[in-house]
Amino acid sequence: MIYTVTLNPSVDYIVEVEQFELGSLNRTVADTKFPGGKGINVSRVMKRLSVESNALGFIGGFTGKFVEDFLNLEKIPSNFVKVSGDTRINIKLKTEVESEINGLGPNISDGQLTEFFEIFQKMTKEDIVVLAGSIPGTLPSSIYKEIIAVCKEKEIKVVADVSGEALKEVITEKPYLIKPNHHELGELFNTEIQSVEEALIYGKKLVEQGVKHVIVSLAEKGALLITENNSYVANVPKGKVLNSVGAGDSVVGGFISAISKSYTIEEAFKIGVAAGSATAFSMELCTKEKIEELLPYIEVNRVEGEER
Ligand SMILES: Nc1ncnc2c1ncn2[C@@H]1O[C@H](COP(=O)(O)OP(=O)(O)OP(=O)(O)O)[C@@H](O)[C@H]1O
Ligand SMILES: O=P(O)(O)OC[C@@]1(O)O[C@H](CO)[C@@H](O)[C@@H]1O
Repeated sequence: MIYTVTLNPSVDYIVEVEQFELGSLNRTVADTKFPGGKGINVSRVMKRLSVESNALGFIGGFTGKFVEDFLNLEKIPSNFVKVSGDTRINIKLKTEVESEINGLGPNISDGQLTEFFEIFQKMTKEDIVVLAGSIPGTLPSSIYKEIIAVCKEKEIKVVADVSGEALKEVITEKPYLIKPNHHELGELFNTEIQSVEEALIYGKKLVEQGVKHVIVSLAEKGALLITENNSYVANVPKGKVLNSVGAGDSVVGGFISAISKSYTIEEAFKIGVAAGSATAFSMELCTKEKIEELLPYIEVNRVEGEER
């Protein structure tokens, strides 16, 4: 089973406003609500590709119920630990540009954290754990390291889509896959990454440090997959970006889905990139049909002289 861990899920409130004015009453031209949080998005994308997963994390209140009900409707199994506060509401404002306001999230007690760790007891080495998203303020910043320690004991593969300090910590644990975007990769090395060539230099350093697969996404500039033996570059298809929320999560969901169906690493990378762009070009997360429509426009090439 693939388990996705979203420590801080959300209700994503997507609002479209024409000519947004700060300090004025603005009215929406359209608004929608979706369950959110990076791990949950990964689970939802995998479901669309017919790959089962179980969503884990902490939810609470009426917003938590919304998340759980929505996943139930989509037939995505979940095993959330219930907390007393409300799951956060993250605002995704669509005007001429996209802006986001992400909430803090509810308090999580020591008892609830223990309950969460108990879920890992029944996992086995055939399982995969996807850790995705920020750490709520009331949990220790070492939480991802602690989860990985439990997974290591059971030889469970770990995928991590996290950023900042959490990413630094996770890298030392040599996960199976990480997917930083080029800004997050640059942040790790105190530099700014502008191009695929620069991303390759820094992505390789992470593989040298023991990460098995590194996917670096560079939005419209393309994406890279770096493994111990090879590096691959993919272009992304052209299209109108409607909503980039969850595009990165879709890359992870697409890639893991394909790996779990025993596709080659190159094919899995292509499907991941197609899923990312399919989400960027949709108001909601990608559909299988949209992914299939984009696949012929994506080319994956091994980087010249890269066989190591
Ligand atoms: N302008 C674009 N055109 C085509 N595809 C895009 C565009 N922007 C994003 N994508 C797709 O989404 C993927 C992830 O985008 P990005 O590099 O912005 O990652 P991210 O910052 O993790 O995403 P997000 O935080 O928006 O979920 C890209 O690899 C690509 O497939
Ligand atoms: O605050 P975090 O955990 O870093 O990010 C949460 C979030 O912005 O990420 C997802 C998109 O990737 C959204 O569904 C969600 O609102």
